[in-house]
Amino acid sequence: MSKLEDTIAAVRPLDEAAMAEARARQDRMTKPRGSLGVLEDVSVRLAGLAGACPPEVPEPAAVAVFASDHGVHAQGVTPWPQEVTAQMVLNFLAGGAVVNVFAAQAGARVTVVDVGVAAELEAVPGLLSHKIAPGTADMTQGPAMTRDQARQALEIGINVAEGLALSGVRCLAAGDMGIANTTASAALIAVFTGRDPGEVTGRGTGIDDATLARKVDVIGRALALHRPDPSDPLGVLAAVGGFEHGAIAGFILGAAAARLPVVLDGVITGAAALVAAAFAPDALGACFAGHRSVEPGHGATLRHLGLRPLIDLDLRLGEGTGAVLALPIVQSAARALRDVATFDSAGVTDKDDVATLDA
Ligand SMILES: O=C(O)c1ccc[n+]([C@@H]2O[C@H](COP(=O)([O-])O)[C@@H](O)[C@H]2O)c1
Ligand SMILES: Cc1cc2nc[nH]c2cc1C
Repeated sequence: MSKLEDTIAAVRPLDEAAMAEARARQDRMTKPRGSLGVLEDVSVRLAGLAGACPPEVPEPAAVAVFASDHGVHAQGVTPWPQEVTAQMVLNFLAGGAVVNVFAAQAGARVTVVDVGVAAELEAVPGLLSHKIAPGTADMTQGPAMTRDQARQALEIGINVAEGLALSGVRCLAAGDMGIANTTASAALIAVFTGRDPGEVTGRGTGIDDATLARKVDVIGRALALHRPDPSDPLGVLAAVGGFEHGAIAGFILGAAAARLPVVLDGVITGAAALVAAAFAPDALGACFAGHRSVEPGHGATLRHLGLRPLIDLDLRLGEGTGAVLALPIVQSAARALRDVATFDSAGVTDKDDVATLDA
């Protein structure tokens, strides 16, 4: 079997016994039952992923930013020139982007991966160079990539997740950089959620009404040309995806196979999670939605996947910024499950142990 098939086969459901133990422990912690809300669910899923209660606190963390360019840029779907992708890669490596600053605050490492940036970046120190091609092809003219390239992208992402796990990282976060990639994201989302392009296409970096109408039309034409079959995720990725979508989908599969949590970012990582879930639905057990992006396709994606965003701050940047902001929430959920005293250990009276007047 290939790396992709091996990894898919290694993705297993969450451990029900550990989750039951975590739910029971949450109910014995010195707080009213349910008062940690969504954090209780996060802690239960972390226990299920680790197969232990309490699980280790997931740290240290690392965010991997997958960068690539898009042939569909030629259709005028974004106001930004393609060279900004490469320029931002250099900015990530110099430590000057928003994701670097948020990662410093969260104590997370930043790894930058070139999976298909159009510009030459071979000799750049610190960059993981895995360029499949200098950008995808224009999805309105033919498939964005070959099936073989789609598989390469997935396997690069799996390898990056495995490498970070081997280096001792215990919590992964996913990020992206790619001018025009909200077009490919909306196309993937339309295919996997079955929604119309008009419902799931947004303004990306910021486009006017005329450009938005063209973007929706471009996606509609690409879908009419390829008629992608959602039960063939490799085919969908090849038809309308980006190299970074494939790599991020692989990164999610690699995290799930290694039973490490992976915190997702905005609409691009959400679209990639749809691809990953189409290969291995149980991979969603490892996924935590860091935030909800302003992009309409992202809300639709999270609802489709059944993932609840941990923060909702009108972000629409990408780079992994929303994922990194959510890292302390995921880590705090695990730490609370491990370190908060129980009613018994702290000698605090539980309301259920109080004798009632008529008892
Ligand atoms: O994460 C998001 O939800 C998000 C929403 C809008 C834009 N972006 C970022 O903006 C770039 C793509 O925007 P666009 O308009 O060129 O398709 C790409 O680098 C993304 O990381 C990201
Ligand atoms: C400047 C800039 C920074 C970004 N970071 C992620 N996507 C981006 C798009 C642009 C245009």
